[in-house]
Amino acid sequence: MNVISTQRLCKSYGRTEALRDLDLEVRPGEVYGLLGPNGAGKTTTLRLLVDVIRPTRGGIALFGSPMSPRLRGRIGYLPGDLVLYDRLTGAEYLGFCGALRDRPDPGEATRLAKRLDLDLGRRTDELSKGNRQKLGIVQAFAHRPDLAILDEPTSGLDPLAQREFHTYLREYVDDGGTVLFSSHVLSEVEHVADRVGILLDGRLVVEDAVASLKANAVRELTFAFAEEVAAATFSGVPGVREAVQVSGTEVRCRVSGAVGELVRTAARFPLVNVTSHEPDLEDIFVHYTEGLSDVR
Ligand SMILES: Nc1ncnc2c1ncn2[C@@H]1O[C@H](COP(=O)(O)OP(=O)(O)OP(=O)(O)O)[C@@H](O)[C@H]1O
Repeated sequence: MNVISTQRLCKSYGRTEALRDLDLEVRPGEVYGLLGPNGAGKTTTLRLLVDVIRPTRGGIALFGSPMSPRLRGRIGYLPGDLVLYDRLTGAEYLGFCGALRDRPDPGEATRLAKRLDLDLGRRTDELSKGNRQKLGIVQAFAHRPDLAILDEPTSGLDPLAQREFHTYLREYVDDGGTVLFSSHVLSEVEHVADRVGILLDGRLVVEDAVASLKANAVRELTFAFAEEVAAATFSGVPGVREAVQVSGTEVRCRVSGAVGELVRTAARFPLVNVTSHEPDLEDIFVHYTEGLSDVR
């Protein structure tokens, strides 16, 4: 049974179709990264799943059932627009959240706060943006949920805190948890997600394992030669989508999939240097959206 399953989920705000026919399945024990540019529908999806907003059409099942008060207790949620009570300290805020959930044991929260180097004794209005975010993360995991739904969880975190949080996520799923999180930073998703879905204009345009998503993405290779080589030499090479003459002796190629043929072709000339630009999220968007104009 899937932990999350949606059927043709739609959400409109007036004339804006924020989410269109989303069929999303998140399996037990996986970390699923929901990617997309600003306005793609990520926050809308997560808010629908935790029942903060209601769908225009379509269905949602969590652990095989529709949302209920009992189910709510099994879910941890980090909203994108976290609101804290400014007069409370971190510990008081977590105590308040724990009381709402009828889970007074602060053990997990204290341990996670320590790992993230968050001082729970400080009032929340004194906390920096990153430390407020850490408190939001701690709040989401404090009651040891079976499913964590996290909206841009590492936004504002420094690299050390990010790394610690990613390690924590892996331990959490190894322990039986399941995670759905949104992001628009591919490097983050690469580190932690097992599978990725890309939302564009409210549609899930691609869903794949991270490794295959990257392997199929468009990357850029720039070749510097000792003599003049025409970009046209590379135009017909398998995998090459575009070859651009940077200068007489330099050619930049955009290539998808395996780069072997391209490198072999370049090596027939007096090659001085090769630089490779690893695909980032934008490249992957380009790759998957080329020819998808009908869905945009
Ligand atoms: N309360 C609302 N009222 C009207 N339109 C909304 C509302 N919330 C979201 N939208 C619209 O729905 C679309 C999807 O927004 P959403 O916040 O889900 O995107 P997102 O992928 O989370 O973007 P971001 O990365 O910027 O947070 C956008 O066009 C947005 O303007």
